[in-house]
Amino acid sequence: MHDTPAARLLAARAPARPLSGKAAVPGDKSISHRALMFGALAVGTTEITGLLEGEDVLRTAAAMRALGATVQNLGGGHWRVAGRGIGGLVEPEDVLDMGNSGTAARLLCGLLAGHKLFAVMTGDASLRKRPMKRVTEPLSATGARFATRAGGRLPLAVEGAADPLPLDYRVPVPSAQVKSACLLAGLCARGITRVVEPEATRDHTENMLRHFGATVEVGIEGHGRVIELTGQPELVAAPVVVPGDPSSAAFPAVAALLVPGSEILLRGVGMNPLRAGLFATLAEMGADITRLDERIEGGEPVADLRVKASALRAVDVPPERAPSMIDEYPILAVAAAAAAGTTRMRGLKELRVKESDRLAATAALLEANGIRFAIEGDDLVVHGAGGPPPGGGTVVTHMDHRIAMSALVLGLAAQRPVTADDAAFIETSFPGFAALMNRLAGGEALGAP
Ligand SMILES: O=C(O)C1=C[C@@H](OP(=O)(O)O)[C@@H](O)[C@H](O)C1
Ligand SMILES: C=C(OP(=O)(O)O)C(=O)O
Repeated sequence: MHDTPAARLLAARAPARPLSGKAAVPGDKSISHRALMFGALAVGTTEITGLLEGEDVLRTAAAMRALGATVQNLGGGHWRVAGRGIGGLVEPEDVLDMGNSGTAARLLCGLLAGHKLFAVMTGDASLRKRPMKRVTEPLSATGARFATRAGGRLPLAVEGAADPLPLDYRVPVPSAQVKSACLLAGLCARGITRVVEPEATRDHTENMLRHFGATVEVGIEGHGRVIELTGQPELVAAPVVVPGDPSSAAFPAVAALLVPGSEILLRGVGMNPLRAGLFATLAEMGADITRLDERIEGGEPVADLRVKASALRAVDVPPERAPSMIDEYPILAVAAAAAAGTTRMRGLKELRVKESDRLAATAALLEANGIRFAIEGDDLVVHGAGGPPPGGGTVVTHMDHRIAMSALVLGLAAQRPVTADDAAFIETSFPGFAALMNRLAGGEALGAP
């Protein structure tokens, strides 16, 4: 249990030459979790290609096995899942350990709520701090019973509903995880499950529901969506092609923007508009990023991104853009640190409940590296250097992969090397990150301090 990887110090320094070359980033994490879950709920055999083989997704694979699905790793990102049909999951014999993954834990709560079984779920020290009430509370209206540690934290126990009721729920925070948990429970319920989100969040669950044969109606309501799912469909196995993760592509992309003379090509990056907020923001900052060969793959828009080093200028990022780039603020803060002028990122409240308090962790990253900033309410304000930021700091990553990768990208662009106190958690979302960055840098830019 909690086999937390040993902490690993990793440092980055400005590479001897510009970043260049072509690379594919790992598969999309959100889509990978969902592909395994839908595969387990479908009748038949689902073939998945391009699955992210990061720690978070491997936890979902293990949980689906524990719930009775047959999950095979055929190598090279090709996985096969033989599903059990909706309502067909079996009681797990042991505790489900979701590691570092909020998505795995929260979506699984939805699945478990709709199945008549008993299960206990836990996670690592980071996940055990994160709020689960945001899912256990709405899911309790299905008839499922949850018991959690104080403050609605993991570990939790759930007794799923024998005959789950459909939910009619207005999600109070912009969260694709809460929306998805409600929809997954709705698969097992009779009648229409209705979820209203005041701000549109990533729609991979809705897309995949349709792809596997469920009936989903989506209406627009202001900035938000009204989603209606017809319960107890027969989900039929369907192949899933997982695109490259835009949230992972963000790191080499910002590195190439900031290291003078760089030009790289990132192949097959998912460009779902509800995920691409960072790229819209970087364009406003003057980034030279071109979308090449735009296409649809596996039902998701995909493009190759050509990224050239650019002199960035500060930007004001509106709060309504936050859901489409929620995981990208730490790396945007790094870009802002090198931009000319003062960047304001508005409405970042949800960053406080990620793998770390990402608002505080990003502020500490800036502080340790001589970058001027302020936190004003839920806004982060970064005073850019208009060139290479000072650097020279050691960043405390707090078990947060995105803080670690942001620190290392800063090191590639800064005047002095930057160290991440623990790069082990990068494995949750971006296996091979250091090797890929070193290949683009043409040498040991990332290595032991
Ligand atoms: O649904 C998903 O796959 C995700 C939703 C987001 O979380 P919230 O729903 O908590 O905003 C995001 O931060 C996370 O990395 C993945
Ligand atoms: C917030 C993230 O993931 P999760 O919520 O699944 O832990 C992330 O990957 O940045």
